Amino acid sequence: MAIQNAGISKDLVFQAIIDSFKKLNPLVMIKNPVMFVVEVGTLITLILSIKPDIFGFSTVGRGYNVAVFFILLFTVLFANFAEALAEGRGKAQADTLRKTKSETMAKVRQKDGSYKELPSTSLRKGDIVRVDTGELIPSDGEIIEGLASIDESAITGESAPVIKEAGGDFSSVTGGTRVVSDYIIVKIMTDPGESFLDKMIALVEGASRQKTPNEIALTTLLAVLTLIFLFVIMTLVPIADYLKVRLDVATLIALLVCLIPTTIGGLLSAIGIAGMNRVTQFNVLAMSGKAVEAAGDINTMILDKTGTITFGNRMASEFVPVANVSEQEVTLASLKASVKDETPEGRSVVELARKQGVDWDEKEYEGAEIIEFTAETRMSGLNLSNGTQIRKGAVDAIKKYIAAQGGRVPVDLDKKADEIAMAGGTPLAVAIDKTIYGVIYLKDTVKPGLKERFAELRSMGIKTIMCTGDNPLTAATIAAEAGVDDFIAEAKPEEKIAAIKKEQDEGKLVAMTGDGTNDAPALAQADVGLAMNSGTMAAKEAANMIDLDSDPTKLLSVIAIGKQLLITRGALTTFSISNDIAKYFAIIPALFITMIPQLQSLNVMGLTSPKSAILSALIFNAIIIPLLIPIAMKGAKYKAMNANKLLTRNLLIYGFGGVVVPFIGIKIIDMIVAVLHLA
Ligand SMILES: Nc1ncnc2c1ncn2[C@@H]1O[C@H](COP(=O)(O)OP(=O)(O)OP(=O)(O)O)[C@@H](O)[C@H]1O
Ligand SMILES: [K+]
Ligand SMILES: [Mg+2]
Repeated sequence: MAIQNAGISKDLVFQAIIDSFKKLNPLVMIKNPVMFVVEVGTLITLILSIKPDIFGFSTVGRGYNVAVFFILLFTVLFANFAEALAEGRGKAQADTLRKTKSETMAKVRQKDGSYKELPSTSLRKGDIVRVDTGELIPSDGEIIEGLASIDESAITGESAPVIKEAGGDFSSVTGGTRVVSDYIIVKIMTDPGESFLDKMIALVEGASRQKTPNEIALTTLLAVLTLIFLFVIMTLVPIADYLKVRLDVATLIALLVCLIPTTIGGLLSAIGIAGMNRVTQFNVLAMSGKAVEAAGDINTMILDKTGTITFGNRMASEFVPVANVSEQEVTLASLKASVKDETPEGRSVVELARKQGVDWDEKEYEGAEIIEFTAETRMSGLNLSNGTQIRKGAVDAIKKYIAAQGGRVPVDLDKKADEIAMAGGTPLAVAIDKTIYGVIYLKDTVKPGLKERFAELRSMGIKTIMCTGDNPLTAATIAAEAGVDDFIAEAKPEEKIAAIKKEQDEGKLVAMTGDGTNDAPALAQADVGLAMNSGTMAAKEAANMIDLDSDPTKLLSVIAIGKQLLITRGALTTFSISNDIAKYFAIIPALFITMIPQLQSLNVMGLTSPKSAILSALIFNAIIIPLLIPIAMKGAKYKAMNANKLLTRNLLIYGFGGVVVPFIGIKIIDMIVAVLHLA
């Protein structure tokens, strides 16, 4: 894989330590309100360490202030470290990609038709370049002429070359990949800095990472909690005064920091970044964290057939005549309908016909009007200069066309077409003027291993629907073979969108996977749009995720990561808040016990001294952050199970654990502090 799991190396840790200090910049810290408050507290205790009585007479002395200062500083640094470590992994991946993006030269077509060598950085949208065997493709584009095998390992990590050709759904090429045989003429589709590789680098580097709506909501909630606790702490001052308990500023700050949700505040962005990293490690590029989170809640998955469920290299395998047409005649008619069809299907027809010894004199189609295939008409062909109209296309489309011409449909057409469709193939009817000659059998293969994975989706409560432009019989056969729950046939692009909207209107979150230009609008409409890397530029532009391995079931992994991301965030928030409650019970009795002996009943922990209680709680509060980094990075344990069960389970583990763990932790730290006579 190109985007390797960079792991956690020594260099990475070292760099993250340096970055933790750089992130102390208050302008950076302010984005995380909880940790910003801790940083302000750190500064105040620094001042107190230098001048202990700056806020009036101090009972605690310099040593205590210095201790609080250092613990607070480490609290902030630990939080920064978590984020820096998560970011660092992405940076390491980006560096690997940058090596791929070496300076290349491009042969750019000039106005006079000649080619001139120019640096690839000067390429603009619309430029035409020629790429020969052994050369790197200088930027992203569509092949407009030729066919070549291309080594895409720099991007996908897959070493077997792929065939790319003009026309159809396999015409897009990516900058940084290499032509290994033949040559191609490519129309550049992106301006500098906007290429796939540029985007990929920005993505894994986290440069374009934006907080998701979920994250923003949680950050706001944490900020509000912080404000509330700030208020609570301030009200302690008059209470303490009344009780004649002297509360030093350092103690108040320590108490505040213990109570505000620093654990989740410190780990929140690391959780998000790590989630995105995990997606990338599955060779999926996610354009937004929002899409990954949405994947965690998907109810319905819509897939297109050709190129997504099947490999999509539909090849003509047989010419089947109808009525009293001979095999020779149908073959010639098919060839005539395809000589100018630049789609892979069209070219495979020409190839097969010629292999069977049938050819057509080029003079006969000089000056003909080319009728290109569209997903709307589902037909293609030629209008010859002598008025002859040649067509091939989806059987129902040709039948309608013939009826409009006043022709008759041969009685055995449906039977012949259905035989092909029931075998999972795509039948294309061929007609010249008013006569239907027969059907072309286009063969395609279902990608292996889909059935098991769709079953897995079903067990998670996710419905799979195949949505295809192909006829109902072929669709039914392929749907059964792949094991999807439902299918929609003869779907034009707008019907693919309608299918998604219908589910969305029922309040469902919809994922769509597709590869073709006819899938692009639907990919954009879906909550999660996953494009196959083998697909067209249009599809990849419209999607918010791209699977570099072109495996439609990869969505399963993304769904798991999305769910895990949401669960991890929820679990650590629960842990963080219940933790803070435990700390409250450790500190408050210790503070007031001398004045209110009745508090003894609350003093379940029996800590050595008030000072030791506060320092121990504060130390625990700091070290819990690095201790939880592994969970933040790897994600909380996730098993495919009912959402409610999962919630109950996590509340038990993280809520209960969050209360118990600090009691034990603080007690142990207090014992160590006492033994070392630190307080
Ligand atoms: N080159 C072509 N010339 C004529 N007809 C074609 C050609 N290619 C495909 N067709 C017909 O048009 C139909 C619709 O094609 P379209 O690309 O919209 O969908 P599809 O590729 O079959 O399915 P999916 O939407 O699952 O990818 C095909 O099922 C086929 O019958
Ligand atoms: K805290
Ligand atoms: Mg398709």
